[in-house]
Amino acid sequence: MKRSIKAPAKINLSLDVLHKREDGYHEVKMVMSQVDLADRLDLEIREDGKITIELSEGFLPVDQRNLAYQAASLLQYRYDIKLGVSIYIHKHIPVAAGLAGGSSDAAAVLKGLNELWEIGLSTADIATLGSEIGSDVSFCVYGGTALATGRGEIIKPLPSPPPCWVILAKPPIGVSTREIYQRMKIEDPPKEQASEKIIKAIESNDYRAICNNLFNSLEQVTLPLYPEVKRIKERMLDSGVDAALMSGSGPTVFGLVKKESRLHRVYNALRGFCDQVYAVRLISDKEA
Ligand SMILES: C[C@](O)(CO)[C@H](O)COP(=O)(O)OP(=O)(O)OC[C@H]1O[C@@H](n2ccc(N)nc2=O)[C@H](O)[C@@H]1O
Ligand SMILES: Nc1ncnc2c1ncn2[C@@H]1O[C@H](COP(=O)(O)OP(=O)(O)OP(=O)(O)O)[C@@H](O)[C@H]1O
Repeated sequence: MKRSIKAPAKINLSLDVLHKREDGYHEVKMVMSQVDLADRLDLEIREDGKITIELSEGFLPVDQRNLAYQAASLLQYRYDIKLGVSIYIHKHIPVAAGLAGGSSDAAAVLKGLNELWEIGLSTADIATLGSEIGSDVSFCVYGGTALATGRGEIIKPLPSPPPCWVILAKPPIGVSTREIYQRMKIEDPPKEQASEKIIKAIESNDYRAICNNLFNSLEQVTLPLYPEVKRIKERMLDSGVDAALMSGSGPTVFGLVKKESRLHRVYNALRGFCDQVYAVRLISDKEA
């Protein structure tokens, strides 16, 4: 039996880092939305109990270090499954980019195998299991748009933001999420939370207010450390996007654009500056 499943990338419309916890993680509050740039995973049941991974491209590990492998292995172990799976990953999301590509692959494997191996878990069960693999996996299990709290694993689904274009630009560097969090200095007292404003803007379907309130605490670490990220953000703002922000721990910067007529100008301005540029849409249940 086979299953083909999409694993979309995410962007952070807000990312408030609240404080550092006893367990070393940071307490966060963030609004995330999926975009229609996605990996595709083909899953096929194996009778021999093995887990194998093949990749369309790139230099990712295909063993226990791959988050898709970890997802299959965790399900197998936790539910005493004797079946195996062959996983083929068509990789389209840039790696270590702040777009949760690996987390989304893991979420897709958990959801796909829950069906193929007939385990019968609810979405909430799958998300809880996913949080053992990484903080972003729970959000990727729910998908759409959501508020994430705790270390990122407590998910409250939100309505879709108003539809718009999203320009993604990734400089040719990878960023370590762990390093960025380690270098984070927490302001005392914390700033007013951007996430609350973004939630309000989404709930009132106010595109302008979303643009005005985009905020990511981790920019204060990544931008000075990697000036190329700062330059891309400046370039994006100059090119005429409605608003721009770094996603996650970076280095990808995204810009929101409402008017399709402006999209080509923005895209071309960035293509002359950086190789990896994508024009995608927010995954939205609202009409364009
Ligand atoms: C930057 C974001 O992508 C924003 O969505 C997430 O907060 C990070 O999610 P992720 O990549 O799934 O993160 P994990 O794989 O769980 O953690 C990687 C490392 O980042 C740090 N980390 C992560 C999440 C968090 N709330 N606090 C942290 O301090 C920890 O040092 C951890 O060892
Ligand atoms: N299937 C996978 N796809 C991408 N990266 C993977 C995968 N499996 C393991 N990894 C490893 O995970 C690390 C982070 O990759 P990923 O692309 O998910 O980063 P990210 O976009 O910064 O994620 P996040 O936004 O959740 O921090 C990389 O170092 C990569 O080697």
